[in-house]
Amino acid sequence: MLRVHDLSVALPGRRLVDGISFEVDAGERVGVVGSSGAGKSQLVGALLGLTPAGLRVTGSVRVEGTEVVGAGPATWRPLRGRVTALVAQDPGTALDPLSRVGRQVALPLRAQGVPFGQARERAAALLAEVGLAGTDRRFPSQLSGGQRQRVAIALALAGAPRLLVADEPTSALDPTVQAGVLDLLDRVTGPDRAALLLVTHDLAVATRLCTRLLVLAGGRLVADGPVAEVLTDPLLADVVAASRALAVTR
Ligand SMILES: Nc1ncnc2c1ncn2[C@@H]1O[C@H](COP(=O)(O)OP(=O)(O)OP(=O)(O)O)[C@@H](O)[C@H]1O
Repeated sequence: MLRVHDLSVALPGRRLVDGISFEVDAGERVGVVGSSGAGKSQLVGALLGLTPAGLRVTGSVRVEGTEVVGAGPATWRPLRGRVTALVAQDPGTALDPLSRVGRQVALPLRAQGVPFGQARERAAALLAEVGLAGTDRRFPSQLSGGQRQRVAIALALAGAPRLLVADEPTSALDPTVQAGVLDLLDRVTGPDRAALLLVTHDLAVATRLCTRLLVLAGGRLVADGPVAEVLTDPLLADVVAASRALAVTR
């Protein structure tokens, strides 16, 4: 469902992502790991058409067959939310502080033409699915950080996307609520559900949810394989150790 070929993201004179190629199948759960500055966030930005101005993206990214490198809003409109959806590190970036969460989760459904009443019912059901039954009339400020991340996941799921991209979805959360959010991602992704591309500096998180790991170092893809193989590859010991060390210091 996702085909990435020779993808680069560059500043004049410097490549932040350097010639990366990989594929993600429907329902597959793939972790993207690597130390700080390895290029993980830039990779996600390029996959989702969110690269900041001033950086140049080259190569190819096909989302269910549609080329999105260089694509404009008309190409992204039918894809964003319905085929791809992003769960960011900080749920604050996804949520409007001035709008009740039920209304926010209903909005993408309304945008797809779902009638008001049905959209609100579906939003309430989505909130229940993420463990927040009965919270639809609350504002984000009336929820905890973990609950806000659950709302952000409900929002991402509203369009029934086939690829969920999660960029450090638990690293802004208290360790006590991280496990619950990971359980939730475990429930809503996988075979017969959405595929998951999970960016994390935390190998324990990646190995818990993913069957395959992509390892980035210096903007390059240095490994792509089943979790057990990648973690035991002696040639990757340094990058894996760097990722582990980072997880401990954060
Ligand atoms: N907008 C930008 N302009 C210029 N350089 C950037 C920009 N964003 C990131 N970089 C640089 O690109 C490289 C890759 O950054 P990126 O944020 O993708 O790393 P990362 O693997 O996500 O790191 P972290 O785990 O710390 O978030 C880094 O050297 C970073 O300094």
